[in-house]
Amino acid sequence: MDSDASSVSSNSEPEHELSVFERIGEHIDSFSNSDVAYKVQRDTKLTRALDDLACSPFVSFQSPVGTATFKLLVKGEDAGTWMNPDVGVLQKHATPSPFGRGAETVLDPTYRNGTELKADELAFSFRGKESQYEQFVNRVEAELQTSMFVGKNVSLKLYKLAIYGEGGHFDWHRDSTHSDAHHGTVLVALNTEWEGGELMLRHQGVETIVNMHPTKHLRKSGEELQPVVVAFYTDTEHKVMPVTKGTRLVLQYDVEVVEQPSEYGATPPSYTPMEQAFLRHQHIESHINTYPNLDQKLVQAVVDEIRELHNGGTTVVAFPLTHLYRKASVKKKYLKGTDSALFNALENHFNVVLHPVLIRAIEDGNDDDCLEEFFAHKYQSSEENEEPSRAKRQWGRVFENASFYLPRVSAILQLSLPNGAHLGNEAEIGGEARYYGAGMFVEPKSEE
Ligand SMILES: O=C(O)CCC(=O)C(=O)O
Ligand SMILES: [Fe+2]
Repeated sequence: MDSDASSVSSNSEPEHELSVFERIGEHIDSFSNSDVAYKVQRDTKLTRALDDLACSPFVSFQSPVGTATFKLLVKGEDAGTWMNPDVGVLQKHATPSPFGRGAETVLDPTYRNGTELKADELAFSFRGKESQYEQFVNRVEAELQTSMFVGKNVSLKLYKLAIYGEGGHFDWHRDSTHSDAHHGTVLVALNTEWEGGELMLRHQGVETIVNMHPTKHLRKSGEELQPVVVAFYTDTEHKVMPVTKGTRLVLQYDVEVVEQPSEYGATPPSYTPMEQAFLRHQHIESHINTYPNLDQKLVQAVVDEIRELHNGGTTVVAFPLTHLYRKASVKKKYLKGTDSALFNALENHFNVVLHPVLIRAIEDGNDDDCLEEFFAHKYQSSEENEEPSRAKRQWGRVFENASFYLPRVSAILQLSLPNGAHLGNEAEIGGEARYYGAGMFVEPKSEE
């Protein structure tokens, strides 16, 4: 058994995956095939090829549009500008920020200490051209469509303004999603003086610190302060370190995936948008590996390995998606980053079906000599429109000609991290916003 199996828990007394399963299991409605599982394979050629595709889940860039003229109004009251905000006025109207813990929306300053203004309490009016704010939004959307959301059409929606005074912070969490189409968060810090309050992002065990202080930008009209735009997928764990001095003001936007632009037609081409992304991204700073991996050799390695497994008798080759999704968002049109790129590539060669999945660990043996075996189960789908699978049952419990290939780094295991249960802003109302792991189930094309 691969020793990485234990790395899903970071307690000093590691929590066993089985209890994790039971804890997650409490919230699960049902399995469609609870008695039939996929054997989990680890440390194989395919899992290594999938690991090679890993990339980081965020972009950060300087605002491409001047924002110096953007005014801030809170409940109709003048609160300065983006680059010179009136902290006192904003604080006067703000209310404490809650967050989701399990099924509850709670206030707990030891986990999150900050206040906020909701989008409907804010307005931006402009001294200059009215359209400049629209231009800012459009340009940020355009950047995202060539980086994190290649081949998709996205729309930015203001969600709130977060205010962190001295001692303000927010511990590790994933942002709660506000619709099935909501797949990213954009943050823009206004120009105040603050120290500490670093934004930390964690993906596949790697933590990154992002500097959100507005930076100087040289324009024709002279030097101008510009905000930094930070975007990440909603399922990316992140944290705001304690502010040690001053006040940190951050605008938060939801990124929604909307209908495809008509020029792409029904199905966007698999690779062209990514090549465009690569060209367009030459000018963006701090973006190394920030978009789906562009190396077609690595994608081809995955294709070749799947074909080899099919030829060897594994009719259904399954593996986890890199990202977590709402159950209703486990759909081609909502796939994020690497998941989207890989799906498009595999679809050219195979039949590919998506499905929410849960990994279960079964302990075998006593405490000193404990062996674990992993199994993957499909959750009941929100839409039972799956193509029929050719997987055959073995002893009625495990598919004999199907396997689930679990890479070393995989969000599906992160679900069991102790912090995984915390969501930004509010709990999952009715459970529909809960994050699920999911898998791609790849079979040879029917005519082959
Ligand atoms: O203020 C920030 O940088 C991020 C805040 C955050 O993560 C949240 O409110 O969900
Ligand atoms: Fe957040």
